[in-house]
Amino acid sequence: ANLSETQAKKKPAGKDDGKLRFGFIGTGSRCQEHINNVLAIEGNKIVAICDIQQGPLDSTLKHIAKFNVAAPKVYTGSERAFEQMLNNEEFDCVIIASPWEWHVPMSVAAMKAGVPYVGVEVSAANTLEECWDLVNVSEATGSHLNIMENVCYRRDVMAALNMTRQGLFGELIHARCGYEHDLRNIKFNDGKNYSYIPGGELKMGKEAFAEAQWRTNHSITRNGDLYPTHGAGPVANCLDINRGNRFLSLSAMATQSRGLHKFVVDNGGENHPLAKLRFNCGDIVTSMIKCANGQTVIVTHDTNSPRPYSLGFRIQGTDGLWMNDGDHVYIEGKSAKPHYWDDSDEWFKKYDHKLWSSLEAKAKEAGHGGMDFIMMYDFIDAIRNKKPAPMDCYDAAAWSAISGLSEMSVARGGAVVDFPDFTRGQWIHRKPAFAL
Ligand SMILES: NC(=O)c1ccc[n+]([C@@H]2O[C@H](COP(=O)([O-])OP(=O)(O)OC[C@H]3O[C@@H](n4cnc5c(N)ncnc54)[C@H](O)[C@@H]3O)[C@@H](O)[C@H]2O)c1
Repeated sequence: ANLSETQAKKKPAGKDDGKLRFGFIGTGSRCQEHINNVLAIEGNKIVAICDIQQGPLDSTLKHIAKFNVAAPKVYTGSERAFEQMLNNEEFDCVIIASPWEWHVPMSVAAMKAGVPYVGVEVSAANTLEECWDLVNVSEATGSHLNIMENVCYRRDVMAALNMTRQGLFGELIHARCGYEHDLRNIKFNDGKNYSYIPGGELKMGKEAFAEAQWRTNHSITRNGDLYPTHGAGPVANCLDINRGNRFLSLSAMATQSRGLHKFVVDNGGENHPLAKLRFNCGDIVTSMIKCANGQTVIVTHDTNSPRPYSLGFRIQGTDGLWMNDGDHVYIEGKSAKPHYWDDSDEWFKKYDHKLWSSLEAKAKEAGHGGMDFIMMYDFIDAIRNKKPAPMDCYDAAAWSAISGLSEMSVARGGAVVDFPDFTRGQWIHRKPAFAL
């Protein structure tokens, strides 16, 4: 059945009041942030939500009630309850904020059920097969798949994109990025609190709470860059990946795995049951990517060691560069003094992206630095005006593929692996479109 036939078979979602109808699958803390922004923007309503655990459902219902809007229908009871929700209800958009292993099955089911816009949290996919599933199903159904990569909307990142597009850095030659975030106290907790409280019980898996239930397990079974898109998305936008340029090949290496075991022993003692676990994922995984237009990109994954947070951006061209760590910008001939850094703030104020200068007040109200609001605003603008998703299935696939490819390369000692061309040659003709 084609898209309109599938939609026509469905029960209508109540009186048509002109509001966009949203559904949510996975109702943890990330979902609640999305709900804040969906309801902060006029003209939206939440039709249904789905989760397998009563705790997150109750807390999300309570959260929605604070906005004085009708309570959504709740789907629960099995791991596949989302299929019932997708078959019974009519949506303009479904947002998926579930554990990584569920992103693709849920996105595929939503697209096949005829949902015209599907937003999926990051990383969108774990394996190359899953990346292809997103592309193939989006192409076959005509549903727009939007990867919800909020860092693409960070204010400094958007200013740097603006500077790139205006040619301040010259021709880009190199970029760096990553996810350098000490997550040890998120990967373990006491089953009640989101973060580990020193001296408290140390749990992971079913007995733990929120991300510790599922995220930690990926570090046991896999060895690669588990979470590449916060870095790769913004860099890909600067490099016009899938739109005149593409990722060609990748080589990755991983360090030994120490941080998670040490955290268990430091907090639970050598005899703690979790101290017997063997973690497979290297503490620091470094991938180098070669682009069709010549550039190299270094992507770092570093989440098991003590360190302050950074996404480590560096966007470098023939005329200058932005370096996120230290908040540095240097542009030859334009910076205050040759060979000395300028403060990036001075440049970013001048090259502030128009989405930020026009939405600043509303974004600030919404909290979380505002980038989540700007992302939702841009996505909803696309849905309302029936435009392509701001970050589409090809973006989702190319950015997320770093996970699967880095695993393959690490397993082969850094061997170079080919990057699939998820656009099947269309990258040559496709034009940049993100946040123009
Ligand atoms: N972009 C960002 O800045 C950002 C920040 C946090 C989390 N995330 C991403 O968002 C996603 C969710 O993260 P979170 O922190 O909310 O995690 P969480 O563990 O708090 O929430 C996930 C929810 O999904 C539910 N779930 C699991 N299996 C399900 C199934 N089969 N059907 C329905 N529901 C199911 C769980 O019960 C849980 O309530 C992850 O992919 C994470 O990486 C992104």
